[in-house]
Amino acid sequence: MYQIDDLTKTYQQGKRVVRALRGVSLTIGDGELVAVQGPTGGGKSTLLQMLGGLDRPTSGTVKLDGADLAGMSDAQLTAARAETIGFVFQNFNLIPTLTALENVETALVPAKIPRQTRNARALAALESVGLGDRGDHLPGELSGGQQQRVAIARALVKNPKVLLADEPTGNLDEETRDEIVDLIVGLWKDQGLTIVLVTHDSVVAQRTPRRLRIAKGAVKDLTAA
Ligand SMILES: Nc1ncnc2c1ncn2[C@@H]1O[C@H](COP(=O)(O)OP(=O)(O)OP(=O)(O)O)[C@@H](O)[C@H]1O
Repeated sequence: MYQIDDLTKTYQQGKRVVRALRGVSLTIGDGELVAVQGPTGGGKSTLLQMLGGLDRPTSGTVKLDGADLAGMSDAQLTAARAETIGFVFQNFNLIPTLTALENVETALVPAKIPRQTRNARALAALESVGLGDRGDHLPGELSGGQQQRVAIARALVKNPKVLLADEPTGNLDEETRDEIVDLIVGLWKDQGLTIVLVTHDSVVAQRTPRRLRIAKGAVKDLTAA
């Protein structure tokens, strides 16, 4: 589980100091599916980056199963990301020159998994997102929804404990959005993942049991009793 205490993140923009997170404290339990909503510039992506160890807080702690990401060395953070945390982004972030299968396999390279095992696991991951027959396609040959499925397979192939998704449906039409949300909710139910989903879209947020709103760097739990 995540235990976040008094987390702040400050950016310097020229002479201006931007306080993207202002003393956020939050607990996210194992196996929760949480949506993070809020106005543009409110701090949603910054919070997700802190949860994923993609950037370091200015102060405060981000503990994942008791280990503070903020206090880890770069090598420890890289290992945590390689093994424990999967990421999905709005723009899919696939490598255009690699096939779908190769894109998924890349997630297993840092964990030093042998090539043959990588291949079999990547294929199984593509099958789990309904793309078992598209492994040899390049991203440019796939629809937006299919590319996001490949990105989800790439995030899940390492069997992470946590899936962090930043506007995963932001570039998709409504029908495809609903398919991708169905897929994410289905994976959450089947695999017991902890999922944090940043979204502008209330339709997406309504599918999650817990909703947080972050505005001006402060978090409010919209589902708190
Ligand atoms: N790398 C950076 N350098 C400087 N300022 C940054 C950086 N990243 C974010 N910010 C600033 O921090 C604040 C919060 O940004 P953040 O991207 O977390 O908001 P957001 O809620 O995700 O917004 P959006 O919905 O537009 O993606 C904004 O004022 C933004 O300009």
